[in-house]
Amino acid sequence: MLLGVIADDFTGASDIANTIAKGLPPHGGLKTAQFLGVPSRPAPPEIEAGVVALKSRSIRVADAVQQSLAALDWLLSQGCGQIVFKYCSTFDSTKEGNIGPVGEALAKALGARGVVACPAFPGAGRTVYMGHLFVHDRLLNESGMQNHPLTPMNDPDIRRWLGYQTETPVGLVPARVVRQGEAAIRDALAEAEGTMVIVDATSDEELATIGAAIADHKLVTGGSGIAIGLPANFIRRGLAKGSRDSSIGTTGPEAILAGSCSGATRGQIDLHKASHPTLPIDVDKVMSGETTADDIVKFIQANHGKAPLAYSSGTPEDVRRMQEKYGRDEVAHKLDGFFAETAQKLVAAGVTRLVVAGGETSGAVVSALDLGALTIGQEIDPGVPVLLSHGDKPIALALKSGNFGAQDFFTKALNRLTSQ
Ligand SMILES: Nc1ncnc2c1ncn2[C@@H]1O[C@H](COP(=O)(O)OP(=O)(O)OP(=O)(O)O)[C@@H](O)[C@H]1O
Ligand SMILES: O=C(O)[C@@H](O)C(=O)CO
Repeated sequence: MLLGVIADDFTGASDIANTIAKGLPPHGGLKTAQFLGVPSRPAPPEIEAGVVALKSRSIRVADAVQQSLAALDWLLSQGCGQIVFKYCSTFDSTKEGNIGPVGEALAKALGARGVVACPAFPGAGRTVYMGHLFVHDRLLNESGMQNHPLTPMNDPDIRRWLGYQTETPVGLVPARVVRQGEAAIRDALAEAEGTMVIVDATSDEELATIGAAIADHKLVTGGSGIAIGLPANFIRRGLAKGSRDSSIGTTGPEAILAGSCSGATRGQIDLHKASHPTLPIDVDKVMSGETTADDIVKFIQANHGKAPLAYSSGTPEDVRRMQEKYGRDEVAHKLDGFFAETAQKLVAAGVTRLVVAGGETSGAVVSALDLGALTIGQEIDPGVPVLLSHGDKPIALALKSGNFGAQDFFTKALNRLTSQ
């Protein structure tokens, strides 16, 4: 493998796997696989880029650092010469971490400094200007992310926010320098003080230029957008051939599970509800044990062929109420376990096409399914590809980040998961 990625959640992993597999014209992307956790075996020899999906975004700092370093060791042992640390395009983190401590630990292990930190993903409306993060036309702290259940984002100045998390000062390469081109970016990064450097980016073109400027950087960090220009570096140098299998999928019973409480997911649920069977999951009843995974499986089985959706997703007020009543981590832990058990039972009952909304929720589901490496197929909506497991009974998956996807995402995803 040439390019290795350490992703701090599972939907984020498929987001960046999609970007790397797609690449940019005329070069295209790299042959990419997504691994669920740190693999215990070598990667298949034809794989050019490997994405290790961790669930390290909202865990203790020390655990996130330790898991990320283990992923780094495996990727280096597979021959990767460049490593990307992928975090959320909305910079999901607390004042303690985990972006800063993981970024600095990886940099130390690789002997890297002047490391790019750029969460921009213009295709999904995330841009960085003067070190401030925008979601479409709103600053991060007015975008809805201030209500996130686990990592409420109340400061749009990500240079300052990252500074709370790091031991060394955080630099900035402003838009003015980025627009001067490759050489100016390279020089600014080389001269930057400290380990991590926020780099402004407001378009895919700028990200492609930044990608070319950091071709020789051992460590890169950011959202999926920071990888836009990376495949071309390997293909241009004759190190990779590229290609993406755009026709993968499978047939069979389907299910949609949503644990994301984002505005985008709630809008998608509302549209889906209008013409499909949907089951709201009562969080109180999950906490008390009155609602079980079997209840969800029964509902899904009774509605096969009709795109059934079960969701816990609630409004910010609903989430606040549950967190005040039971504690934030208790609710998250219980719901993660509930979705994981539901998914296991669904697959055991024959489900082969599964759509999951929410990064934490997807992480819980996919870890429980123990699927091994996943092949990356066509893009469903920006940042969300078709994923296919290997083996006798392949499972096709769409793992949707909370804020991603068009309103009709759920039906579109089930159609794309179907083999052509
Ligand atoms: N009704 C609810 N009340 C309280 N917490 C909830 C409720 N429904 C889901 N949750 C919790 O909210 C969190 C949602 O996180 P998740 O990462 O799945 O979605 P997201 O944050 O929208 O997606 P992403 O991380 O991809 O942006 C999970 O920890 C889940 O357990
Ligand atoms: O970068 C993003 O926004 C997503 O890939 C993600 O990580 C959300 O969980």
